[in-house]
Amino acid sequence: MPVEPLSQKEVEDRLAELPGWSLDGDRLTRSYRLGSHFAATAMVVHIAQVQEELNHHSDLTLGYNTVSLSVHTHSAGGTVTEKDVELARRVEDLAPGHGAH
Ligand SMILES: C[C@H](O)[C@H](O)[C@H]1CNC2=NC(N)=NC(=O)C2=N1
Repeated sequence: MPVEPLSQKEVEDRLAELPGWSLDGDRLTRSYRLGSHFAATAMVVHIAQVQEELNHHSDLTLGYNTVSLSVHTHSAGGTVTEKDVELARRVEDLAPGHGAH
């Protein structure tokens, strides 16, 4: 998986296919709302499993019934790369199973 920084256009193109995700500074970000604190906590654990599998980690924030992610690629100088996009896609895939939106 290339760890070259994506161009502004490339980031915009990928965000077009990642509903709810946005670029905040140099990070991809998304917040999810869930039905309870336990549901949000369970989603955090699931995301952590995926992040370990990918060896790619976001800043994860657990709220009362929210899960927020903020991610960029440290080894690419804190820029957005395909690794960040892959993580975002994987989280989008698992979110519905947690009732997250
Ligand atoms: C040694 C380990 O493979 C690296 O530190 C991994 C871990 N998780 C990571 N996560 C993110 N977001 N960026 C990285 O460059 C990164 N590198």
